[in-house]
Amino acid sequence: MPRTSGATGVEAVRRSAPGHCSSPLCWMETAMTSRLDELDRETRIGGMGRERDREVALIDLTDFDTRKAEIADELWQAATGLGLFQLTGHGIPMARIEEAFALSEAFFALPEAEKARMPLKPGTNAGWEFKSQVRPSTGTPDQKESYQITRPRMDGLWPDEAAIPGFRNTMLAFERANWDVAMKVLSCFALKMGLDEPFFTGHHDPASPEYQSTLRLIHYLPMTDAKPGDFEGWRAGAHTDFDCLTLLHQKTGQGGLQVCPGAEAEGGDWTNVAPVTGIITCNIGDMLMRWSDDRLLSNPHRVRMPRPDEYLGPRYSIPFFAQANRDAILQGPLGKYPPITAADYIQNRLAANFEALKSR
Ligand SMILES: O=C(O)CCC(=O)C(=O)O
Ligand SMILES: [Fe+2]
Repeated sequence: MPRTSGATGVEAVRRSAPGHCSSPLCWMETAMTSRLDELDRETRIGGMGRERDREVALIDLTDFDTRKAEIADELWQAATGLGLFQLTGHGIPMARIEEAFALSEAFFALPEAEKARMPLKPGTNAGWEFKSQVRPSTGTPDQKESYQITRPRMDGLWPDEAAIPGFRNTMLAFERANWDVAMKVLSCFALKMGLDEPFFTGHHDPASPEYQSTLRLIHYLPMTDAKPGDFEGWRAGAHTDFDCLTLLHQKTGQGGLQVCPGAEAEGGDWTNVAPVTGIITCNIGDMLMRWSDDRLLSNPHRVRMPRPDEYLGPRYSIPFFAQANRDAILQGPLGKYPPITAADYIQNRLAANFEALKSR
């Protein structure tokens, strides 16, 4: 399996840019230190916009091995359009999803002092944070708390087994189950892009110390005793994801997720994405958009606040972010973007979102 990608892409860019440093490291440094296009885009998509119905594709993965070509066509069509689609027949049993949600609720119900023993440290994507994510689009903190599980970085960051029996093992198994589904979907994209089918799987190798995919538990705060001003702002401000592919578990009745095609997001029409327990909502992330030379679309999405006449309780969601291993070099065959390692790419994006944590 390939350990790094884009070597030919690096060569192509070096050759096409006379006068620049010829070392790939030098090129990557340039990409790392110059401001990412994605960050500029995020600063322009924070407006309220309007709502508009669009079809969200529902794709059935049943009999994946025998139906792969047909499924790959459906995935490709959705991923090059709205950039967001939903999956059934993905093989994660409903009971496992409900169990993960129950344990997530138990985690967030722990006393604050307990959770504070497992803090998200800047740049690590592991641990607990409370209202510290400020999206470049809005400049205001998301109204949520979250706990990130990035397997190689969890030392000291698990709750006591006695406090939530089974939490650690269940979450690790759930993370792996999501990885399996993500790799199936990514193998279809590899097929359509003319790459080896296991190309992306090799770059998300869980056995590598460079692994950096993340399972995130999210608790959006309930609107208890809310005053009119509390309905302003965002549960999660508009953004694109940093990863290759996101698999999002939502709960029936706990809505608010909206997506907008990238080209329209700067004043745009946002589409509600139905929350149904058991159906996985997927979106393309910026890493894969780069890796596909912008063919697969990482589109802006957000979670709006409830309106006063809607369900005002908490919202729980669980995204799994398939983030290429740290040593992967992100660059598509056309070399549309300069090469950058997945480690530098994620660091750059985390720094822009969790500035507040640095000063604590
Ligand atoms: O909670 C949701 O529905 C979306 C979360 C999300 O977009 C994210 O964490 O990147
Ligand atoms: Fe997201």
